[in-house]
Amino acid sequence: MERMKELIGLLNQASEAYYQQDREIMTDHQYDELYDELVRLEKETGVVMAGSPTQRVGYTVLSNLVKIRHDSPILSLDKTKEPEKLVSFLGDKTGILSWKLDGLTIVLTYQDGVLQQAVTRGNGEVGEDVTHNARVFSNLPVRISFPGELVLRGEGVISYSEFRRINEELEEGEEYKNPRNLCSGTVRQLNSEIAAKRKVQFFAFTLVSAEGKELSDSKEENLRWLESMGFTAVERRVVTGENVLEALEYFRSHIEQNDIASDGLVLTFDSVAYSQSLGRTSKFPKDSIAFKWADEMAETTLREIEWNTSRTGLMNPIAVFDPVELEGSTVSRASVHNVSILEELALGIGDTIKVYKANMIIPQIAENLTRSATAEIPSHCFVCGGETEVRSLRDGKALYCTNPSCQAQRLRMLSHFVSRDAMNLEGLSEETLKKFMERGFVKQYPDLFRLEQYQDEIQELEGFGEKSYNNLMASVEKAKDVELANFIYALGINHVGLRNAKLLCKAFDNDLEKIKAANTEELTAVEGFGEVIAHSVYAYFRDEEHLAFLAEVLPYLRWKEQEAPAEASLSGMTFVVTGDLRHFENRKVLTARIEAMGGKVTGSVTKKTSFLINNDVDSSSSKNKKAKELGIPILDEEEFLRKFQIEV
Ligand SMILES: NC(=O)c1ccc[n+]([C@@H]2O[C@H](COP(=O)([O-])OP(=O)(O)OC[C@H]3O[C@@H](n4cnc5c(N)ncnc54)[C@H](O)[C@@H]3O)[C@@H](O)[C@H]2O)c1
Ligand SMILES: [Zn+2]
Repeated sequence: MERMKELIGLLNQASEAYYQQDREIMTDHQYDELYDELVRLEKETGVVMAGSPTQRVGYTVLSNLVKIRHDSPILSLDKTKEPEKLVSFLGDKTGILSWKLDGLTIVLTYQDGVLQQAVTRGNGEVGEDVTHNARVFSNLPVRISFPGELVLRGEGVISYSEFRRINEELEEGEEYKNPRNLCSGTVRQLNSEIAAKRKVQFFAFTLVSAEGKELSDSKEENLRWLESMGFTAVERRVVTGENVLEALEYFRSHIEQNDIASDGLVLTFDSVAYSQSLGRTSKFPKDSIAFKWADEMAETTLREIEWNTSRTGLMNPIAVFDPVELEGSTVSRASVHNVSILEELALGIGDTIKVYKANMIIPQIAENLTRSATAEIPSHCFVCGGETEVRSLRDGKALYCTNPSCQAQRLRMLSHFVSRDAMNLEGLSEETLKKFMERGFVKQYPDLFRLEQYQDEIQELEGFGEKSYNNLMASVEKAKDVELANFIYALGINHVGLRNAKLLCKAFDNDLEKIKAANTEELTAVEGFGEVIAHSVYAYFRDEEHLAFLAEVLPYLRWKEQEAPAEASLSGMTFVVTGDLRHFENRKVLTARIEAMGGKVTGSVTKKTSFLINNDVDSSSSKNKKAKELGIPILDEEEFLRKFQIEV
């Protein structure tokens, strides 16, 4: 009983934050575990306390928005993590399997072809009037052809990409943790200006009623009818017991590409009449069930806590751990969000932690099994070395760099990146970069290639008009054609000036992938490199932040061939040499010459061979035969010397 009371207290506190204040004081995973524990105890004891969250939906709404009572309550959904449960749930019936959208549930009423009212779910019985905000949803039809009263339910959502864009523009501490949070915080605003600026989308999942129209008994057909009138309905599959698991796999494999946040799937019977005949429990309708992904957990060791200083000076802790496989990909980092969560988890380097991907996407620490609590809060910022300070924010304690010129370091980095011997991006003076950084247009290298999203804002900047904007875009375009050596220099790797960058490129065939993959031994072997430089290059390409922005920048770039000095004119070509030589002392000497000019020499003729050098062009040697078969040109020594203007 004690534990039950404790759980009810904890869960209600979490729900209040979650539903009323758009905040989260625990992860969904933690919430669901505590909730399941409470359900178990209630079953075991046969006692259900007043105020138990198992007995009601959501949380009482408290806001300045107008309250509206729903005609029929909007319930929660019973949940399962067992794929087999979906098969048995369906039996021999047909169902619809769709994304369980993770946003804000809204009921829309249209009358005379126009949107008349939009109400949130609230506590299921009473919701809030958000009509003013729904009018600016990006994909809702403003006018529909159906004249009678039309009622439909769906989810208001903000996409991941829009979520990232909006967060970047928010002030310190005001950022939202996830798209659900953001959507709820946006749609529940009194003033619709904010919703108008943020792209909120609405996905319909239930047609409730359409005055005077004979509705189909098939929910799928009703959704199609809504689509034909201009509504967007949730992505779904019509399923039977036979293929529901296949459909489940389809959704599982598409989560990562889906820009809309989901927290599972929903399975419902297709027949309206059958659904209605089933009725409901106090909390759940019996015609539907939610499928939650079983969070795949992995145990690993915490190796490091990185503190990344953001534009605002906020330092975000990121846990770095031994790589583990989760839901088909390798994971080695997870955000810890803030100092409070770091302390709650009692983290320390070397601790054994359990990690999972929330909603199959975002890596998170579920639990710390060893709880050493030895992680230190850094006293200095890693960007500028300035002193740090812990401040209290809405979501808990957060660490800040107190140095107001912290971002000066980043500014220097970006200035170097665009400089002449680097990316040679003209028209971006330090002054301009600074303005761009202050306004959040540019944080990291990749942002320089997507400035066009701020076209309007940039043109409005003092001293910037349409013309300078166009010039800037032209320079950005030009800068995308770059030699690998200049790009490597631009990265600002310690000890790697332009000269060393060129040596690197030469040693690794101008191939960035090879440079990235090189170990310290191979790097130390580069002409002119010592251990210090080798280690610096090695470490640079092992840093996940670096790899992340490299992956973002590279698609923008087009490698320019190195403007080859005359003696490197064989670069990219592969030769095979056979038979006796007349002009060169022996094959070894010729090989060395070809390699000195940037070419490669191999032992056997393959598709990749560019030329076979053989003085006896007509011989029936196996190399000759092979070259003829593959259509590879055979040159004698003289032809070779003439063709490449080589003097012995
Ligand atoms: N982190 C926290 O502190 C905290 C607190 C409270 C609740 N929660 C989370 O919220 C969950 C409980 O949420 P709930 O009871 O609000 O809702 P639920 O998870 O029971 O979901 C039911 C709702 O999903 C919506 N929905 C979305 N897509 C749908 C679709 N395709 N078809 C039909 N319906 C669809 C419907 O509006 C329905 O009302 C918990 O499992 C927990 O994960 C977290
Ligand atoms: Zn700093």
